[in-house]
Amino acid sequence: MLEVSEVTRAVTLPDGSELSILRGVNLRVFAGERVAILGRSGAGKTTLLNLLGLIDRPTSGSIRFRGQDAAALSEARLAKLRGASVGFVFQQFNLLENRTAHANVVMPLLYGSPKQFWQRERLALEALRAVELADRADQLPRQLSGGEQQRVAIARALVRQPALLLADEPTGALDVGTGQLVMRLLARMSAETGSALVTITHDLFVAATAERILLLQDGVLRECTLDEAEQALRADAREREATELRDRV
Ligand SMILES: Nc1ncnc2c1ncn2[C@@H]1O[C@H](COP(=O)(O)OP(=O)(O)OP(=O)(O)O)[C@@H](O)[C@H]1O
Repeated sequence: MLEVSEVTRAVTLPDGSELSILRGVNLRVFAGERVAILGRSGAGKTTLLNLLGLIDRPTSGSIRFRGQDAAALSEARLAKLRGASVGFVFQQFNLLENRTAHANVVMPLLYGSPKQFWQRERLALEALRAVELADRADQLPRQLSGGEQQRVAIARALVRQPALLLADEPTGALDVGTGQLVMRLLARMSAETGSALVTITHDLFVAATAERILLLQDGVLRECTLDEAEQALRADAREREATELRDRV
Protein backbone atom coordinates (compact mmCIF):
# COMPACT_ATOMS: atom_id res chain seq x y z
CA MET A 1 0.00 0.00 0.00
CA LEU A 2 2.79 2.43 0.98
CA GLU A 3 6.37 1.86 -0.10
CA VAL A 4 9.14 4.24 0.93
CA SER A 5 12.60 3.60 -0.55
CA GLU A 6 15.87 5.29 0.41
CA VAL A 7 14.13 8.54 1.29
CA THR A 8 16.22 11.48 2.44
CA ARG A 9 15.14 14.91 3.57
CA ALA A 10 17.49 17.81 4.12
CA VAL A 11 16.77 21.47 4.86
CA THR A 12 18.93 24.53 4.35
CA LEU A 13 19.53 26.46 7.56
CA PRO A 14 19.65 30.29 7.70
CA ASP A 15 23.49 30.22 7.76
CA GLY A 16 23.45 28.34 4.45
CA SER A 17 24.47 24.97 5.87
CA GLU A 18 22.49 21.79 5.20
CA LEU A 19 20.75 19.84 7.95
CA SER A 20 20.23 16.23 6.98
CA ILE A 21 17.13 15.03 8.89
CA LEU A 22 16.32 11.74 7.15
CA ARG A 23 19.27 9.86 5.67
CA GLY A 24 17.80 6.86 3.83
CA VAL A 25 14.45 5.73 5.19
CA ASN A 26 12.92 2.47 3.99
CA LEU A 27 9.42 1.43 4.96
CA ARG A 28 6.62 -0.76 3.65
CA VAL A 29 3.15 -0.55 5.11
CA PHE A 30 0.56 -3.12 4.10
CA ALA A 31 -3.21 -2.64 3.98
CA GLY A 32 -4.84 -2.84 7.40
CA GLU A 33 -1.52 -3.03 9.27
CA ARG A 34 -0.80 -1.22 12.56
CA VAL A 35 2.70 0.25 12.74
CA ALA A 36 4.30 2.49 15.36
CA ILE A 37 7.20 4.80 14.57
CA LEU A 38 9.08 5.60 17.71
CA GLY A 39 11.79 8.21 18.13
CA ARG A 40 13.08 10.75 20.60
CA SER A 41 12.23 14.44 20.29
CA GLY A 42 14.00 15.91 17.27
CA ALA A 43 14.59 12.52 15.62
CA GLY A 44 12.63 13.59 12.54
CA LYS A 45 9.23 12.01 13.25
CA THR A 46 7.15 14.97 12.06
CA THR A 47 9.37 15.36 9.00
CA LEU A 48 8.71 11.70 8.16
CA LEU A 49 4.98 12.00 8.85
CA ASN A 50 4.73 14.90 6.40
CA LEU A 51 6.36 12.73 3.74
CA LEU A 52 4.19 9.67 4.45
CA GLY A 53 1.09 11.89 4.39
CA LEU A 54 2.07 13.34 1.00
CA ILE A 55 2.33 16.84 2.45
CA ASP A 56 6.04 17.28 1.66
CA ARG A 57 8.26 15.74 -0.98
CA PRO A 58 11.55 13.96 -0.20
CA THR A 59 14.93 15.45 -1.14
CA SER A 60 15.76 12.10 -2.76
CA GLY A 61 14.38 8.56 -2.83
CA SER A 62 10.88 7.43 -3.73
CA ILE A 63 7.45 7.14 -2.17
CA ARG A 64 4.91 4.89 -3.82
CA PHE A 65 1.35 5.15 -2.58
CA ARG A 66 -1.13 2.54 -3.78
CA GLY A 67 1.10 1.83 -6.77
CA GLN A 68 1.53 5.49 -7.75
CA ASP A 69 4.90 7.25 -7.66
CA ALA A 70 4.29 10.42 -5.64
CA ALA A 71 7.15 12.23 -7.41
CA ALA A 72 5.37 11.85 -10.75
CA LEU A 73 2.20 13.60 -9.53
CA SER A 74 1.48 17.33 -9.84
CA GLU A 75 0.67 19.27 -6.66
CA ALA A 76 -3.04 19.13 -7.53
CA ARG A 77 -3.05 15.35 -8.14
CA LEU A 78 -1.04 14.81 -4.95
CA ALA A 79 -3.54 16.87 -2.94
CA LYS A 80 -6.40 14.86 -4.43
CA LEU A 81 -4.70 11.55 -3.59
CA ARG A 82 -3.98 12.80 -0.07
CA GLY A 83 -7.59 13.87 0.51
CA ALA A 84 -8.99 10.57 -0.70
CA SER A 85 -6.42 8.23 0.85
CA VAL A 86 -4.92 9.70 4.02
CA GLY A 87 -6.62 10.59 7.30
CA PHE A 88 -4.72 12.61 9.94
CA VAL A 89 -5.09 12.58 13.72
CA PHE A 90 -3.03 15.15 15.64
CA GLN A 91 -1.96 15.58 19.25
CA GLN A 92 -4.02 18.79 19.65
CA PHE A 93 -7.10 17.39 17.82
CA ASN A 94 -7.19 20.41 15.42
CA LEU A 95 -10.98 20.69 15.38
CA LEU A 96 -12.63 23.89 14.16
CA GLU A 97 -13.65 25.59 17.40
CA ASN A 98 -16.81 27.32 16.25
CA ARG A 99 -18.25 24.30 14.41
CA THR A 100 -20.20 21.44 15.96
CA ALA A 101 -18.74 17.93 16.16
CA HIS A 102 -20.99 16.95 13.24
CA ALA A 103 -19.89 19.94 11.10
CA ASN A 104 -16.24 19.07 11.79
CA VAL A 105 -16.77 15.53 10.54
CA VAL A 106 -18.73 16.77 7.49
CA MET A 107 -15.80 18.98 6.46
CA PRO A 108 -13.64 16.40 4.54
CA LEU A 109 -16.74 15.15 2.71
CA LEU A 110 -17.18 18.58 1.09
CA TYR A 111 -14.07 17.70 -0.95
CA GLY A 112 -14.98 14.03 -1.47
CA SER A 113 -16.54 12.13 -4.36
CA PRO A 114 -19.97 13.31 -5.57
CA LYS A 115 -21.54 10.42 -3.63
CA GLN A 116 -19.68 11.39 -0.43
CA PHE A 117 -20.70 15.02 -0.95
CA TRP A 118 -24.40 14.31 -1.36
CA GLN A 119 -24.51 11.84 1.53
CA ARG A 120 -22.31 13.96 3.82
CA GLU A 121 -24.86 14.50 6.61
CA ARG A 122 -25.59 10.79 6.98
CA LEU A 123 -21.96 9.65 6.55
CA ALA A 124 -20.76 12.10 9.22
CA LEU A 125 -23.42 10.91 11.64
CA GLU A 126 -22.44 7.28 10.99
CA ALA A 127 -18.78 8.11 11.66
CA LEU A 128 -19.76 9.79 14.94
CA ARG A 129 -21.86 6.75 15.82
CA ALA A 130 -18.82 4.51 15.21
CA VAL A 131 -16.85 6.46 17.83
CA GLU A 132 -19.92 6.46 20.12
CA LEU A 133 -20.51 10.19 19.96
CA ALA A 134 -23.68 10.43 17.86
CA ASP A 135 -25.52 11.90 20.83
CA ARG A 136 -22.97 14.76 21.05
CA ALA A 137 -23.16 15.63 17.35
CA ASP A 138 -24.52 19.16 17.93
CA GLN A 139 -21.98 20.19 20.55
CA LEU A 140 -19.00 22.45 20.04
CA PRO A 141 -15.47 21.14 20.73
CA ARG A 142 -15.20 23.19 23.95
CA GLN A 143 -18.25 21.36 25.31
CA LEU A 144 -16.42 18.03 24.91
CA SER A 145 -13.61 16.49 26.98
CA GLY A 146 -10.13 16.01 25.45
CA GLY A 147 -10.80 12.31 24.84
CA GLU A 148 -14.16 13.09 23.21
CA GLN A 149 -12.56 15.74 20.98
CA GLN A 150 -9.96 13.20 19.88
CA ARG A 151 -12.77 10.73 19.08
CA VAL A 152 -14.42 13.40 16.90
CA ALA A 153 -11.04 13.93 15.20
CA ILE A 154 -10.82 10.16 14.59
CA ALA A 155 -14.32 10.16 13.06
CA ARG A 156 -13.25 13.09 10.84
CA ALA A 157 -10.04 11.27 9.80
CA LEU A 158 -11.93 8.11 8.85
CA VAL A 159 -15.07 9.53 7.28
CA ARG A 160 -13.68 9.27 3.74
CA GLN A 161 -12.46 5.72 4.43
CA PRO A 162 -8.77 6.43 3.77
CA ALA A 163 -6.32 3.61 3.03
CA LEU A 164 -3.89 5.16 5.53
CA LEU A 165 -4.54 6.72 8.91
CA LEU A 166 -1.60 8.76 10.25
CA ALA A 167 -1.68 9.55 13.94
CA ASP A 168 0.90 12.03 15.29
CA GLU A 169 1.25 11.67 19.08
CA PRO A 170 -2.52 11.01 19.30
CA THR A 171 -2.45 10.60 23.09
CA GLY A 172 0.01 13.41 23.80
CA ALA A 173 -2.62 15.79 25.19
CA LEU A 174 -4.58 13.13 27.13
CA ASP A 175 -4.20 11.48 30.53
CA VAL A 176 -2.93 7.90 30.54
CA GLY A 177 -6.33 6.19 30.88
CA THR A 178 -8.00 8.29 28.17
CA GLY A 179 -4.94 7.78 25.96
CA GLN A 180 -5.33 4.01 26.26
CA LEU A 181 -9.01 4.25 25.31
CA VAL A 182 -8.12 6.36 22.27
CA MET A 183 -5.43 3.86 21.16
CA ARG A 184 -7.89 0.98 21.53
CA LEU A 185 -10.44 2.91 19.50
CA LEU A 186 -7.87 3.64 16.76
CA ALA A 187 -6.94 -0.06 16.61
CA ARG A 188 -10.61 -1.11 16.44
CA MET A 189 -11.44 1.46 13.78
CA SER A 190 -8.44 0.47 11.68
CA ALA A 191 -9.55 -3.20 11.90
CA GLU A 192 -13.16 -2.34 11.01
CA THR A 193 -12.37 -0.03 8.10
CA GLY A 194 -9.26 -1.84 6.80
CA SER A 195 -7.20 1.39 7.01
CA ALA A 196 -3.51 0.93 7.79
CA LEU A 197 -2.63 2.80 10.98
CA VAL A 198 0.77 4.48 11.36
CA THR A 199 1.21 6.05 14.77
CA ILE A 200 4.12 8.38 15.43
CA THR A 201 5.07 8.62 19.07
CA HIS A 202 7.80 8.87 21.67
CA ASP A 203 5.65 6.94 24.14
CA LEU A 204 6.53 3.26 24.59
CA PHE A 205 3.03 2.42 25.86
CA VAL A 206 1.49 3.79 22.68
CA ALA A 207 4.04 1.90 20.55
CA ALA A 208 3.16 -1.31 22.40
CA THR A 209 -0.34 -1.25 20.87
CA ALA A 210 1.07 -1.70 17.34
CA GLU A 211 1.78 -4.94 15.48
CA ARG A 212 5.17 -3.69 14.32
CA ILE A 213 7.55 -1.16 15.89
CA LEU A 214 10.08 0.91 13.96
CA LEU A 215 12.66 3.11 15.60
CA LEU A 216 13.72 6.36 13.94
CA GLN A 217 17.28 7.06 14.95
CA ASP A 218 20.17 8.83 13.21
CA GLY A 219 17.93 9.54 10.23
CA VAL A 220 17.05 5.92 9.46
CA LEU A 221 14.25 3.54 10.42
CA ARG A 222 14.86 0.08 11.76
CA GLU A 223 12.43 -2.57 12.90
CA CYS A 224 12.89 -3.56 16.53
CA THR A 225 11.23 -5.10 19.56
CA LEU A 226 9.73 -2.94 22.27
CA ASP A 227 12.66 -3.80 24.59
CA GLU A 228 15.23 -2.76 21.98
CA ALA A 229 13.36 0.51 21.37
CA GLU A 230 13.25 1.22 25.10
CA GLN A 231 17.00 0.62 25.46
CA ALA A 232 17.80 2.80 22.46
CA LEU A 233 15.66 5.68 23.77
CA ARG A 234 17.26 5.37 27.22
CA ALA A 235 20.76 5.43 25.71
CA ASP A 236 19.76 8.50 23.67
CA ALA A 237 18.50 10.28 26.78
CA ARG A 238 21.70 9.43 28.73
CA GLU A 239 23.84 10.73 25.87
CA ARG A 240 21.87 13.98 25.71
CA GLU A 241 22.13 14.48 29.47
CA ALA A 242 25.90 13.96 29.29
CA THR A 243 26.20 16.48 26.43
CA GLU A 244 24.13 19.04 28.34
CA LEU A 245 26.33 18.58 31.43
CA ARG A 246 29.49 18.94 29.34
CA ASP A 247 28.12 22.12 27.74
CA ARG A 248 27.34 23.59 31.16
CA VAL A 249 30.81 23.08 32.70
N1 LIG B 1 12.30 23.49 8.04
C1 LIG B 1 13.24 23.25 8.95
N2 LIG B 1 14.27 24.11 9.11
C2 LIG B 1 15.26 23.87 10.01
N3 LIG B 1 15.27 22.80 10.83
C3 LIG B 1 14.28 21.92 10.74
C4 LIG B 1 13.21 22.09 9.79
N4 LIG B 1 12.35 21.05 9.94
C5 LIG B 1 12.86 20.28 10.92
N5 LIG B 1 14.01 20.78 11.40
C6 LIG B 1 14.87 20.18 12.46
O1 LIG B 1 15.01 18.80 12.15
C7 LIG B 1 14.94 18.00 13.33
C8 LIG B 1 13.78 17.02 13.23
O2 LIG B 1 12.55 17.73 13.33
P1 LIG B 1 11.14 17.00 13.54
O3 LIG B 1 10.13 18.06 13.86
O4 LIG B 1 10.85 16.15 12.35
O5 LIG B 1 11.42 16.08 14.82
P2 LIG B 1 10.42 15.24 15.76
O6 LIG B 1 11.03 13.90 15.93
O7 LIG B 1 9.05 15.31 15.20
O8 LIG B 1 10.50 16.05 17.12
P3 LIG B 1 9.38 16.25 18.27
O9 LIG B 1 9.08 14.89 18.81
O10 LIG B 1 10.08 17.14 19.27
O11 LIG B 1 8.20 16.91 17.63
C9 LIG B 1 14.82 18.97 14.48
O12 LIG B 1 16.11 19.19 15.01
C10 LIG B 1 14.26 20.24 13.85
O13 LIG B 1 14.66 21.38 14.55
